[in-house]
This record gives sequence, structure tokens and C-alpha cells, in this order.
Amino acid sequence: MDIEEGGITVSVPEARDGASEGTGGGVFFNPTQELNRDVTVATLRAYREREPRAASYLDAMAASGVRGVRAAAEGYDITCADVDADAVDLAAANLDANGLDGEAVHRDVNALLYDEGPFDVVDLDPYGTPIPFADAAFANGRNLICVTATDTAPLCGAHLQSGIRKYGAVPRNTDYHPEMGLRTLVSALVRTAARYDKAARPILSHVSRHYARTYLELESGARAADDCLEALGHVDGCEDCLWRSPTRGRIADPVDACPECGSDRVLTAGPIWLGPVADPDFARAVRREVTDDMGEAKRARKLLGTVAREIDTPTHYDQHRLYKQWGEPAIGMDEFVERLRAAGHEASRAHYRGTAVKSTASIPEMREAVLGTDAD
Ligand SMILES: C[S@@+](CC[C@H](N)C(=O)[O-])C[C@H]1O[C@@H](n2cnc3c(N)ncnc32)[C@H](O)[C@@H]1O
Repeated sequence: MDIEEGGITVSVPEARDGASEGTGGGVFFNPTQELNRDVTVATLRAYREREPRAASYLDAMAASGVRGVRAAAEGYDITCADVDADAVDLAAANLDANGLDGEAVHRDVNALLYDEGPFDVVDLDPYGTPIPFADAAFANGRNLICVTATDTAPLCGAHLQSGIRKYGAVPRNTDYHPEMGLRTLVSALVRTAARYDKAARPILSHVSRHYARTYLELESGARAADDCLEALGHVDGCEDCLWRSPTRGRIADPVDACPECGSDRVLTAGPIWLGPVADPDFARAVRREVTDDMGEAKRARKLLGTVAREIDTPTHYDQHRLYKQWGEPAIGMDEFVERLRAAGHEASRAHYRGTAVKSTASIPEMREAVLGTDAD
């Protein structure tokens, strides 16, 4: 069937249960990833202003080619790659049908990157973890690496051993799992880039539905890579009172007991990325590039606006859980954030959950700020 997305028309297989599967069910297409693709296109537009030399775009896992076709329509010099021959034929036909130039190649993207790289922008959009493709992408990417990861259970510590194996980090299953997942992913990608003497800094990231997406800008040089690694660290967190303590530095020095409530239920996660996951100015620039021909324009603008305003903390608190702990009825989120700010604390909402609040205040400070009474 034909679908319209962001001003282009592409032929895609019939979707079953939201997404068509690559194996046995034809070429993969997931209509619910339109938000991801709309944000990608807006990012490619904004990135051109930031780095005018960026011209080539590798849609490394093209499937129907919808992402690459949309990038071609933006003027990028695109290559669509896939190991599925049907996908390559479909991507080529979709480029053709839209009158756009570009290549569709039947290649394993790891081999392609080493044989044909470098590419200015490399977009990894695999099934599950991107890690099998990360070395080739960072070794052969020049400016921007865009990465989707859908294996949220390993990333956020719900499947601990799998997370440790794939990401070379200890992710913990905390109640701030969107941050945990995203920062475990970025940690692994930053360490991968460092192997090639490159700094990889996230300039935009979001956690939406069941995936994390991050855009990492590259800077070549051993010193830049070293500086970037300084933003890795670990977080100690108490499962009982929700106390959390992020510490930068590569060597974890975990605590045995919570300094706030004395509980020994303290979990240490790391190395995770403790630096910024987005550049607020770039997020605003991307937001300005969202256009009304995008099917998810409304959600994309809301998401990017919240990302731009989000404060830079590696954890968040769930407002309902805080009020439960305090034994008080919850107030509205905007009012909650306002009261924290009025008391002099940095505070914001988070883009991934309506009840998530980010703040530099400790829990006793938050309680004081919003209830006007200190913790017992
Ligand atoms: C999730 S789909 C990509 C969806 C697509 N980017 C979109 O926006 O609709 C993953 C694709 O990766 C392809 N793939 C898996 N391993 C690959 C490899 N080593 N090299 C190139 N493509 C690969 C699969 O055949 C599948 O088409």
C-alpha cells in the first residue's frame, strides 16, 4: 500500500499489529515510528545549519527506505542499505517513485561502512540493540551518528545480564528507567567512539514509547575523546527513600548504606553518561524545523519543547511516588514544578512521562518547597 509521510509517498507492506516484520512477513515498516522519523527530518534540517558541510547520509537499515527517501527530499546525498534484498528493491523503487536521486544497496552495513565510508551522517535503526553496528558507524562516521535502540529492558536494567553483556555497564532497574536506559546507551556509544579517538556528544535525545533515540555529534581527536569520557560516572540510589547521588569519574566507589535513611537497599549503576543528553539551543532549532506536513508535528513540537526546557539531571522523580511517600494528595505537575522553582531550586518536567519531575533539590528540600514542612 502507499502511504504519505512528510510530503513524500512511499510504498510499504501492509502493517500487522502496528508493524510488519522483516522475516517471513515482507519488508519491515512500523507506522508508529513516524514521530521518530519526523524528528529525524527536523534534525537533519537543523543540522545543516550547524554543520553546512554535512552532505552524505547513510540510512544504514533502510527497510522500505522511508527514512532515506525523506532525507533525500531534504537534499542529502543518500545511501539506503539493507541485508534484505526485497527491502533494497523497495527502497530503490520508492526513491524512483519520488523522483529522487540516491543509492539503494544490498549490503551488510558493517562491511559497507568500512568499504565505502566515511559518511557524514550515519543513521542506525536496527531491530533491538544498535551495538553490533556501533564500531563500524563511529569508525566511519564523520559528523553525526543517529541511533535508535528498542531493547529497553536490557538498557534500563530489567534484563540485567543482557544489559551488562551488550552495553559493558551495569544498568539498574530503578523508577527512573527512561534516564537509566538512555544514559546506558549513550555511555556505550561514547566509549565506542573513544576507541577511534573521537568524542561523541549527544546534541538531542528522546525516549518515546518503547525506544530511545539519540543524535551524537562527533569531534575527532584523542583529547576530545578523553574529555568526553570524563562525563561518565555512576549513580548510587536508595530503593527505599529514593535518595540518589550521581558521581562523575570512571571508577565507581559505591556506598553500602543510604546516607539519608540508613537502608542497605542501595543500587549502584554505571558507567552511565552523566553529561547533557541534549543541547537546548539545538533542540529549539530542531523544533523550529518541524513543519505542518509532518503527521506527528504536534507531538514532535511538544516533545522538542519539553526536551529544550529539561534540566540536565541524570535521574528524575515520579511525583506520585513522592506524594505517596509523604502521605499527601498530589498537586498538579505545573504547580509542583513552580513551587520548586519559587524555592530557588532548578526544576522541570521530563519529556517521557507526565508525572516525571527533574530537580537538583534533594527529597527533603522538595518536600519543604512544596509542602512547606521539612521531612521528619
Ligand atoms: C527496524 S528495521 C528499519 C526500519 C527503517 N529504518 C524505518 O525507518 O522504517 C531494521 C532493518 O535492518 C535490516 N538489517 C538488519 N541487519 C542488517 C545489517 N547487518 N546490515 C544492513 N541492514 C540490516 C533489516 O533487514 C531491517 O530491514
